[in-house]
Amino acid sequence: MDPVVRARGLVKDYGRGRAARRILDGVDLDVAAGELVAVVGRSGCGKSTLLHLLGGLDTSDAGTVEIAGERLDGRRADAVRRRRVGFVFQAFHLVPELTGAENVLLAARLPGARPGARERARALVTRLGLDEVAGGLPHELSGGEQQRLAVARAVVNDPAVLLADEPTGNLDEASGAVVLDLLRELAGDGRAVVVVTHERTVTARADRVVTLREGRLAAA
Ligand SMILES: Nc1ncnc2c1ncn2[C@@H]1O[C@H](COP(=O)(O)OP(=O)(O)OP(=O)(O)O)[C@@H](O)[C@H]1O
Repeated sequence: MDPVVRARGLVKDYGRGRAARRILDGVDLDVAAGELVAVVGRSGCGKSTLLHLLGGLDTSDAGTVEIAGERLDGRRADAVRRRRVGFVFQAFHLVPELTGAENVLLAARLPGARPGARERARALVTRLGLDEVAGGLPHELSGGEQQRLAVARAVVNDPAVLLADEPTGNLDEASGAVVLDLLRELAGDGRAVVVVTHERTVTARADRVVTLREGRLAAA
């Protein structure tokens, strides 16, 4: 089966001239539907940079990313990203003025939202056990509740790919386990899930662990 995420020869440089640093130096990665891949590596090695390239939040200096067979560059990049990719960040990034439920619904209102997104948003809030708290503002919710809402928001449009950057990094063990269960479940639904992490509890539950070292990926 063709991979959902297919990255080839990704190169990323930061800075110019003498200050230029090559962070990614030819990264290849395939992630299949249903697979949860953990990306590890020392601090500053470029894990977040890689995740941003895989999700089209940043552009590479060379190489290509395909999501479900569509190139993630050029004119259609935004449309492909909105339709195909969900993102979860360590710091949740919920909109502080909106309630939890409104944050999840927000993604259902953006241009390119998939049919049924509103219903999916409501169903996700219930499935995640958040009905009681979803009326609160983010600052009134626990970290674990906020992150579950952030994951719900990321999958409201039923993306083929879910990218998570240290999603359990700000959570205690119990809340982290709930979020990890959720990511596993979402991979089980046939998504490709890529998680950047430092945590053994996460790598232990990944289907595959890859290490980023000196700008390249290797099997851990
Ligand atoms: N916009 C930018 N401009 C210049 N340098 C950057 C930029 N973003 C990241 N870097 C540098 O690129 C390197 C890789 O950063 P990145 O955030 O991808 O690493 P990371 O592996 O995710 O780190 P950590 O595990 O600490 O979060 C770091 O040295 C960082 O300082």
